[in-house]
Amino acid sequence: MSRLPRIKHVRAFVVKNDGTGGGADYHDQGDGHWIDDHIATPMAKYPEYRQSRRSFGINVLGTLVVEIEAENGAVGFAVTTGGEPAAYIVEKHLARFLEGRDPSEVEKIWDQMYFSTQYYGRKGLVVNAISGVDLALWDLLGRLRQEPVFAMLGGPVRDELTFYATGARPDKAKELGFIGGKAPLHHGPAEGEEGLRKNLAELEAMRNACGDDFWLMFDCWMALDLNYAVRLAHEAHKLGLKWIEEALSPDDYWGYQALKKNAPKGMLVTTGEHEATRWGFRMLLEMECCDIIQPDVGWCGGVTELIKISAMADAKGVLMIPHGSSVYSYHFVVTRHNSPFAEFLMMAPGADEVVPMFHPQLIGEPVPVNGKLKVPDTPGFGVELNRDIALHRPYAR
Ligand SMILES: C[C@H](O)[C@H](O)[C@@H](O)[C@@H](O)C(=O)O
Ligand SMILES: [Mg+2]
Repeated sequence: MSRLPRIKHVRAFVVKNDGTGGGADYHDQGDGHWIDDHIATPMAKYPEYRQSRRSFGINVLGTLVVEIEAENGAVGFAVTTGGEPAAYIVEKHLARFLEGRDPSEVEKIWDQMYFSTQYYGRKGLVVNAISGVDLALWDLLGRLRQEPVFAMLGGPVRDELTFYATGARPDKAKELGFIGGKAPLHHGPAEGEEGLRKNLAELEAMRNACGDDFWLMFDCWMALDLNYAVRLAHEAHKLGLKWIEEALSPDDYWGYQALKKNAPKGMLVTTGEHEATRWGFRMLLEMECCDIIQPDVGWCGGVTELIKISAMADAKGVLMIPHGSSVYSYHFVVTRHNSPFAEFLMMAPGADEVVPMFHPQLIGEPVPVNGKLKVPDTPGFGVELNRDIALHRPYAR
């Protein structure tokens, strides 16, 4: 048995965003932000939902903040996407597997959280809630042991992280020192050949602005069908597209298998951030759906699950490059050989300057400088919760 103080309280908060953006539900931005400007989605077949992802509710959940307090007063916390429904799951269901327990029992706690909710969870919101609790638990462990999370994961395999940037301005990403720029795809199949031409014209303009060697990628956010994705990949290959991301529905493992087989030689296929747990990623890996998996550590099951997911990918020679999730992925990426670079999401409205991804929620949130970042050697994930933000505990016990 460990000598650590027991867990005393688990608390779940939401952040009352006023729609002007910020926080772990990073799609919850105000008007004019690049991240909500005519981005292709599965809903774009409905013209009324084509211009703005907020129009169909991409920001409906909001941020979930999980706090875990130990008997000695130490508090670990984490933020992720989940809002009030996730707070309900944490307080009404998951907390019972932590309160009174030894915080070092991350495996047993994760197993009980997952299998007790399996009948209504398995992916999406419930695994977001489990992830938020798991991340807060790792943060608490780091504070109790006075160790950064990366030290508890086996230690760094490199001195610093190298980033590509996601945003509408890959040309600015190049100026800011990133190794590549991943742009949102703006037009889906519903906009026909004209939309496809517009996508390729945008890529050609980016290629002309960035030169031949700068990585350029398309993030297709589940918007395409297989035929469109294959055609786009082959045309974009002529412009040096490095990878085509999340072209299909996360459930279409067969489609991804076909896309990977029919993609141009030399182009990478990735499957995005909406898969969860070791079982979901096992399916992607065993069906040979992709060259890179991209779990979001705040959505896939947390650190405890990402250890398993990453090891499976490593064994198959597949890169594991987590979806942008600030410090929560940085502490993992720096410890893994099959995570040679990381994603940084440009949250400035014009995608033209580096600002903290989860601003204003995390005090001390580090950002890349010239596309690189040395993960701070501070306990837990190395950040503090900004207690000036409007926190609300809807299901206080
Ligand atoms: C830019 C994409 O549409 C998403 O908003 C982005 O969050 C995600 O897909 C990513 O890979 O960063
Ligand atoms: Mg993506």
